[in-house]
Amino acid sequence: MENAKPLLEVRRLGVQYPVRGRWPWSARGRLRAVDELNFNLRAGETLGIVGESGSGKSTLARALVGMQTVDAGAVTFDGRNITKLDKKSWRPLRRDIQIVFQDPLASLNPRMTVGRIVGEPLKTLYPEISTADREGKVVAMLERVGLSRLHLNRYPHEFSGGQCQRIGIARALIVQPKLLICDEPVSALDVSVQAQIINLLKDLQREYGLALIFIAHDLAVVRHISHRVLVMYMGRMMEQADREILFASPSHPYTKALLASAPSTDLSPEDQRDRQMLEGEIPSPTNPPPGCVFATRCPMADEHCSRQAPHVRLLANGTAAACHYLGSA
Ligand SMILES: Nc1ncnc2c1ncn2[C@@H]1O[C@H](COP(=O)(O)OP(=O)(O)OP(=O)(O)O)[C@@H](O)[C@H]1O
Repeated sequence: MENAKPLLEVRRLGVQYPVRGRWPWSARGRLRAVDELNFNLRAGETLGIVGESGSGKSTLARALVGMQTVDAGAVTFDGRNITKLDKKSWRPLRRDIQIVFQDPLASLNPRMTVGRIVGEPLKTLYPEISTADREGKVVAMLERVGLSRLHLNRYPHEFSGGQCQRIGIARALIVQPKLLICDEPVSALDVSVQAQIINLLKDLQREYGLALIFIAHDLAVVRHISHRVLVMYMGRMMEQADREILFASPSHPYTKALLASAPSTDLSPEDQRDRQMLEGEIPSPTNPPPGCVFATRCPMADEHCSRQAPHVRLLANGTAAACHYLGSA
């Protein structure tokens, strides 16, 4: 896996929203929801994406599946530039890139039976498959996610949240995509159900060799499923590291504070002692700080940080981090 060419390459990605309205607004009336973001993803790999609310995680997810216009940078999938495709060109790509959303019930059409919901992507994207074969595949997929043919003719409202998310996963995976993007797939579910869905996703990933982007604000969940983790703040990448390294010895002051603020993560004894909780408010995204975007809340920040945005640097342990006070490898 180490030497394989990335399935997904994201380079200097930028997504902006127009901001209408009142003072204060940024110079061009644009909110930079995702800014200068870089990462790679390989087949079979899971990249967890974490960050506080408003850090740009969902915007990134939507941009990667063509639901949000990209303003800058490039997205390459399987060697093909997919940055600015129109709707029609996106269609065949839906065989390869699928998304699962946060609210399981809301993301399923209430007027369709489960059989139709799960079969629909196959019908649209693989019209050559016969009705009988399609039905067979739908039943097999339902069984794979822990449901059965007895559920085929039922409607979404007849299911629990966890079951609805299983249906959402079945609908996404029935076309056998290469990349699955999960945007907060378990945050609406009870904790016990969360674990079942996470384990299901891990099993399916192994089975199908899926690349997974897993977005969540719950660090314990991300820790459980990810190989690598990307930490975002105000649209920017703060740190990107292997899962073990990130949770055992985070580098960026933002990551340290994020971990220290999370009740469910177990830090090393030294890090427990130095616990530096996240304090202060996130600055207005329409009027971000001029230098490092984290400077206004960072315990290490000085004048330089407030003036100049740091570049992302590669550290000796392989972590990439954007902080003036973290050295190069
Ligand atoms: N349609 C939109 N129009 C204008 N601004 C938006 C829009 N959608 C999101 N934003 C803003 O873009 C920024 C990033 O939002 P986004 O939802 O991507 O963050 P997030 O990390 O997914 O947050 P959450 O965890 O709360 O879902 C936020 O400042 C948000 O207010």
